[in-house]
Amino acid sequence: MPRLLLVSNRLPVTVKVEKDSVAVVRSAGGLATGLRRPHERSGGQWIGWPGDMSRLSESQRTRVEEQFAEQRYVPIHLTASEVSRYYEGYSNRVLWPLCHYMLDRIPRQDRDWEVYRKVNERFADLTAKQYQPGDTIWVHDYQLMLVPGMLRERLPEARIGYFHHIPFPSSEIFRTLPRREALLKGLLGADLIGFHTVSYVRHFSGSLLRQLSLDTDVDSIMWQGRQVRVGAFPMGIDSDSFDSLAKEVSVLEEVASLRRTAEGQRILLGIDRLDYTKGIPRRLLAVQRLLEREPAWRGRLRFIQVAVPSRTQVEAYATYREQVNELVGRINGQYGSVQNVPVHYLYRSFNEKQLAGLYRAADVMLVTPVRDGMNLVAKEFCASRPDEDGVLVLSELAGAADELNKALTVNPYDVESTADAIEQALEMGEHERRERMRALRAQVKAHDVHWWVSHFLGRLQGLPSVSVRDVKGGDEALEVMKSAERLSLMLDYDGTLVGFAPRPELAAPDDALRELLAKLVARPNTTVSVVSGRPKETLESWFGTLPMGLHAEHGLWSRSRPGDAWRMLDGVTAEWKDAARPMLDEFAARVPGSFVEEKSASLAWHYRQVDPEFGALQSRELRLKLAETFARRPVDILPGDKVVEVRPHGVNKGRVVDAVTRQLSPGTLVVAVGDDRTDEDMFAAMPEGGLTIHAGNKPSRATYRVSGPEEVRKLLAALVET
Ligand SMILES: O=P(O)(O)OC[C@H]1O[C@H](O[C@H]2O[C@H](CO)[C@@H](O)[C@H](O)[C@H]2O)[C@H](O)[C@@H](O)[C@@H]1O
Ligand SMILES: O=c1ccn([C@@H]2O[C@H](COP(=O)(O)OP(=O)(O)O)[C@@H](O)[C@H]2O)c(=O)[nH]1
Ligand SMILES: [Mg+2]
Repeated sequence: MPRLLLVSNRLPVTVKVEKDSVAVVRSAGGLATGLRRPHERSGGQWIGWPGDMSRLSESQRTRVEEQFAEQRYVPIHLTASEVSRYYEGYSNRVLWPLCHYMLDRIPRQDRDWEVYRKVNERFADLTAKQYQPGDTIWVHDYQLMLVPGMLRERLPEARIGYFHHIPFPSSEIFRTLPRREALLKGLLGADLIGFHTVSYVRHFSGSLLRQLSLDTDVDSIMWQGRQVRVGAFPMGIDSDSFDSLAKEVSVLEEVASLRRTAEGQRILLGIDRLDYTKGIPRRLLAVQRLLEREPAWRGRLRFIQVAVPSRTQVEAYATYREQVNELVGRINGQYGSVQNVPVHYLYRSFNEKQLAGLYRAADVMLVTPVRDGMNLVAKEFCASRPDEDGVLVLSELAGAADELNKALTVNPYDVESTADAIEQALEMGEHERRERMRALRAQVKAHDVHWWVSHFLGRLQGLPSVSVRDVKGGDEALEVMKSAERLSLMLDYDGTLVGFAPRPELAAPDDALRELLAKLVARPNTTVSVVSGRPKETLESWFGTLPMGLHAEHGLWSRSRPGDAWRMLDGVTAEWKDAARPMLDEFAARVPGSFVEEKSASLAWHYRQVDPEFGALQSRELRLKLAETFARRPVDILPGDKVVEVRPHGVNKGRVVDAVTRQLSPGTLVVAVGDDRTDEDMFAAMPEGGLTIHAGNKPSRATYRVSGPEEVRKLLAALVET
């Protein structure tokens, strides 16, 4: 097993100072439990924040640090201001509400970003310092979204995983964040990015497309010459441990005592951190509504709500607490009696054993967050029911709902139907309860936290190793080109020599490009060809006077020198065009912002100005339709950069390579530069020893990669300088 470097905001232990004594307390919770064993077995390090150690005496600190070293914990100490700005500020005032769809809660001023970035940098530095070749790094959660990217800069060949424990919101939400690009790029430093559900994966891919124009191919994204994988890895709990706790004699005694005090009543249970995502007020309202509309239940329900104090320094949590207090008071005031109150509200935390007792005593468990990445409480409840009884009412907006489909699912915003579901749960017959609970338990047991860890790490460690050496950059290409005796350059136009513009006619060459090309053709022993999908009229008007080869419509038309006539490839038919045009026109009419470009023997449907996610969807649809309709016709359908091209079969840029190289003297280095799918034909047709450069971030067979037109121009400029 490779060494694991675990990186999380908190270490799995916290230093607690009470008067004169210091305790290092093990954190409960799924993450700490699940990762403890792999951490021990792999002999690696765990990097994280141990809590505030500033009040420790010299000798106390030494002792604690010795303990850490023994357990291979690497503490990262945060100052009070870092805690308030990195943790409470950016992480919990910005990213937390954002990922939970609560834009109103985000402060208007973006004050804490810089500190968030700096603390992320400290985590990355410390991790890089611990790193040994062959290690696997696993970074956790939204407090550290920049760390994978920062690590990639420091350790280009490391194997890096990242897991996002909270929801990843729809791209419509994520786009509102001023730092959206930086955060996405931060995550893309990883080799594998994990989420709890497929919806979060989809949302993340949507944001990559919208914000960075990156396409996700099933589960992989090309980024800076590397393949980044994404996937859904629903987190589990230590189900065996809850199962055995729930069978312990002392726990069963506690259960019996709880039930005795609730004699004649049914127990409803809620267990949450006191967090505005947990839907506690609406849950209380649902219970209230049930009591209001069904007088028969009055006096017969005991709703135990545990609310664990959390993030108390963040104002929104204090306000929320008030709101919950008030509601509890109102309901108890209205439906309580001298003997009894319906809501037993406990603002404190319990240990796992106590929780197991509560879970096992409950008739109905209410897990109704208004958003939740996963929600482990729902799973712990099931694991704690070896008696196969108890009903789970579960919000459909919790990640857990994807797996726990035998729960009674509710829309937590719909108070009335939540009340219905509670009633249904209370009235459910024993047989149905048992059947549902059995299925829920099987699911929770089969996908426990150990499964989760090995599933994620198995995927990460099974990926082909990142051999960054295979991906060479512009500087390396330049060296090879400079040392060649003779050069033949084949240059694509859009996306390669110039960046994309909203419409084709707006991407005309600028003066700098003209100058550069003029110098290039004047370079000794150098020939240049522009190989483009553009119509010949366009190329002629832009470059007609330059002594270079021009190849239009992917090589259908060619012209060698200024003044030469344009020649068309033989045997090409475009009689299918009349049948294809109405289909493209229909899409242009239906998808606002898109349009059709007509060339002599091809058609292109452009969607650069369309909403990126909708555009991608419609382009797939169009390609499918075209493929179906023209299955037996001599037509190729090509996805380009925000364009679907329909062109005659047999015409492709590879043929230009053949034609050009046939005329070269031996020993000429052939170089092809391009950015999209149509340029891959050029790369595939290269003669032996040819040099291929991809401009951009798409999957490519090219040996060299540069980021885009700007770098292409820099490379060509360097070539003429020598
Ligand atoms: O082979 P290329 O030289 O790269 O040409 C490919 C297509 O380029 C043009 O469209 C692209 O560039 C436009 C201007 O920036 C942009 O508006 C459009 O979204 C891009 O797809 C051209 O219009 C097509 O005919 C070419 O096939
Ligand atoms: O008094 C409590 C209440 C909850 N928990 C634990 O806190 C975790 C809550 O995880 P969940 O995914 O439900 O919500 P989160 O707090 O991560 O949003 C669960 O493992 C609970 O067992 C706890 O240790 N003591
Ligand atoms: Mg191009």
